[in-house]
Amino acid sequence: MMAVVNTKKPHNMLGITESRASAAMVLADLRNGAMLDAAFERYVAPLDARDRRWVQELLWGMLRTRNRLDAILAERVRGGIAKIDVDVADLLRLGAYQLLSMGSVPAYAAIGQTVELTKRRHGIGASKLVNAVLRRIDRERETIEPPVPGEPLEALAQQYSHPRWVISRWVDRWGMDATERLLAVNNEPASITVRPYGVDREQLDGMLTGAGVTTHDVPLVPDSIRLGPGVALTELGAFKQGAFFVQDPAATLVAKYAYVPEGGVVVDLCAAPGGKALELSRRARLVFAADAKMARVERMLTGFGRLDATNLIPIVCDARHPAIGEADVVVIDVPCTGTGTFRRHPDARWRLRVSDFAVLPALQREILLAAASMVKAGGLLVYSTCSLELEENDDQIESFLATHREFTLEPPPPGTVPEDVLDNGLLRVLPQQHGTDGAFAARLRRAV
Ligand SMILES: C[S@@+](CC[C@H](N)C(=O)[O-])C[C@H]1O[C@@H](n2cnc3c(N)ncnc32)[C@H](O)[C@@H]1O
Repeated sequence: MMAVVNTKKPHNMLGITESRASAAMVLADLRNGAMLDAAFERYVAPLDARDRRWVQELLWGMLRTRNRLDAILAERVRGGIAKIDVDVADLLRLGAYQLLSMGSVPAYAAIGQTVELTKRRHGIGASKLVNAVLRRIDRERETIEPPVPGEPLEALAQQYSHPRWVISRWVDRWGMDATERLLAVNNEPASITVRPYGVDREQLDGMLTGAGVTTHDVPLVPDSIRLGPGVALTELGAFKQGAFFVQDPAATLVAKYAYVPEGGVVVDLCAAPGGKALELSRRARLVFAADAKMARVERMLTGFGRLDATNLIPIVCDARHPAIGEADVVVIDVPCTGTGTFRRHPDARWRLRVSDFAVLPALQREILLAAASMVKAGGLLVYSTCSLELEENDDQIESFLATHREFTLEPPPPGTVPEDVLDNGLLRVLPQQHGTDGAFAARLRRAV
């Protein structure tokens, strides 16, 4: 049966929920360049756990289906969605997503609250437009599917809500089928995988299942544990006791692939929020965990404190000019486009610009050259990204090795990581193949 809109309810009786108001503020911050996680923390963290989950479902879901929503809205906004104020367009997307994809939200609330929110942010004129468009969507929900574009890449862009130009790059590289698998994986909710710390895997599994958490094996990283859905992580006793930290298998594989010498001293020049540094600290005697951003170093310090980790030293330092002497092992998990982590960060696909494929590789190269100059004779340099793009991965390593003959690619001993994630000595983890985040790494040895 179709949902009925309660048109009798006077608008001034309808208080706008804080959840919806904060979702709108998060989107305004995203348009100004903020990251989704940071904006979410700013506006949504003060809400209670249930509301936080609700706003997360709304924002993550809307961003993962934005192109489809826009196609639906385009047919119902006179003059097209590009013609209206960008904030009003986002409010329409939020309202449409609630109406079409959030079964728990009654239509009258999705419409009435979005209209009120629009009135508050933009006045009565804009709110009338939003009211008319959302009511029409509600009336036409049975026949709402927008026509599929004839051009194949446009069709994928609409179906999976990714920018067409990004899809086009991936199709050139992997073909249609693998690209479609990647697009589908990017729209699946990412599961949470944890790493035991100070306890072994079985002990942690016992603590988690004892607290009612469903746990699963992680085939690529057998000493990790994947958690079932809906876990309030920070409420768990095992979290408060510092018995685990969260890390996707792809990131763990980078640290395992690095295979730092037992008892060695490691400098991790792009360390925050610190997951890989922690993983490296299992084999290393000491890890200097450096990052250029003070706020991120502080966050890393808090994380290490919760775990009571004692062999890591957080420092603030710019990797382009590291004020640290020579080291046996230097790890650089450089800033990148993060195209391997789109399922975790549904805002990232919309933030990506063609120019990023010039700007970020230039920064990565600068960091790579500075890091290389720190590596002692016979030492190791480990370069990694969470990007899938050649410009940030293979191209960087090829051009570096061509000009630095003293370095050679040296994969870790056989069995350190599954064969399946090795590609001619490089580490390559692909979401469409491995079902995890994407990652790339190169382990380079400096001649004695
Ligand atoms: C991909 S993240 C690192 C993730 C981290 N290795 C982990 O596993 O948790 C890249 C980091 O590089 C830092 N960064 C960016 N530019 C930098 C620079 N010039 N020097 C040092 N760190 C930098 C960013 O602040 C960010 O924390």
